[in-house]
Amino acid sequence: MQRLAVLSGHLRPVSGGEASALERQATAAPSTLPPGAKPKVAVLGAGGGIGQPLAMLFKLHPGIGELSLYDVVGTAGVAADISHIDTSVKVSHFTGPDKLAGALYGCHLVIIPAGVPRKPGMTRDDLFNINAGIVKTLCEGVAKYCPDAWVAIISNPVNSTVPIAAEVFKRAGTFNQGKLLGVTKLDVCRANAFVAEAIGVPPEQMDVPVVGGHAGITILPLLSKATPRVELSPEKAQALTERIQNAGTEVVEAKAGKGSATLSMAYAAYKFGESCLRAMTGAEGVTEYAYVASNVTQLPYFASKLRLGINGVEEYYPLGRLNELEEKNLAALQDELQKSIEKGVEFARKA
Ligand SMILES: NC(=O)C1=CN([C@@H]2O[C@H](COP(=O)(O)OP(=O)(O)OC[C@H]3O[C@@H](n4cnc5c(N)ncnc54)[C@H](O)[C@@H]3O)[C@@H](O)[C@H]2O)C=CC1
Ligand SMILES: O=C([O-])CC(=O)C(=O)O
Repeated sequence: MQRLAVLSGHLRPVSGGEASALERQATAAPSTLPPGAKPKVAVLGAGGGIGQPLAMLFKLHPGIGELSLYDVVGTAGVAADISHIDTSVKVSHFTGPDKLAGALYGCHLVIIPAGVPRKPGMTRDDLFNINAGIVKTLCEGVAKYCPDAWVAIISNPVNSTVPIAAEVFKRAGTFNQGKLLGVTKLDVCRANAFVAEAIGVPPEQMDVPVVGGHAGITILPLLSKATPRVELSPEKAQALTERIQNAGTEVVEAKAGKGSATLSMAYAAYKFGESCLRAMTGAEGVTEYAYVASNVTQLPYFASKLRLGINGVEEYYPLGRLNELEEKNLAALQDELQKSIEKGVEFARKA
């Protein structure tokens, strides 16, 4: 088919212009993977601090068929650059809203780091006014052009942008609870790194559950459930918890006005994307932490341990028994997380 030949069959980066005739007629392509086929992955916000290194990491992934780079600026340069890496992943690039259809057509996994990052003194919620609209518009495109795709949202405030995406998909009739995932993997990476450092084990061996949300006190590491087992006084556990909760701010302050975590976030998004790709191509026993629509607590969205399968989340693990400190911190996050969820839902319903 001509459309597929151009959008998916090229051997070099195609420009949005080349695809534009097709985009005018683009409708949703079936995004169920035939056995043995390699997924198409889109990065929306590919010109940015996270998008660029994430695009490079995906270009190295042998399981990806096509990598579609979308942004409102700068995708041609990123695509030209990474397309010189001698791996088989095809790279295509699309710039500007009228090219969104081409970027999304036939995608199996859409990762969204589009939007503005924090500067020192800001909270993630301070990004809401700009990023809420960006995520909403991009998800409207997903609903139209690749409604079956898995969608991983990085753009902050994640506690609100995931509910916004869900409302967009519900309105479009394409909502699939198991395929909409807020990326909280960086919190898990940080918890592993900090706890490993504190107890003197290699970070690669550390496994610290982090649940809740992705902002300040809503980030809840469950240190009592770490493996290997960690013996910490309540004071030390609280100090480590606070470091994990404030880790994003630590980077924002160190970058002193030049943005927030980009390289560690690209790594975390790559590892998370890798898990999604493994699960959607049939691997069993894939587990990840992500912020999703959930019944694990009374909050309608919550990050927790999930088992991923071919159709998205297949199992939501219960939190299990928490210690006194974790119970206290879980109680403390409820109000803020609930308000952030409501803010997102209200925005999407009004807009
Ligand atoms: N979930 C998490 O753990 C983390 C989330 N973040 C969030 O990720 C987002 C991106 O951060 P950075 O890459 O550092 O920012 P950045 O400013 O370097 O890049 C953002 C990119 O988004 C693009 N963009 C803006 N509007 C767009 C639109 N309508 N459509 C497509 N692309 C658009 C920009 O042109 C830019 O290239 C921020 O909201 C940040 O807070 C950052 C780190 C960790
Ligand atoms: O702190 C920020 O603004 C970016 C972010 O979400 C993180 O690094 O965890």
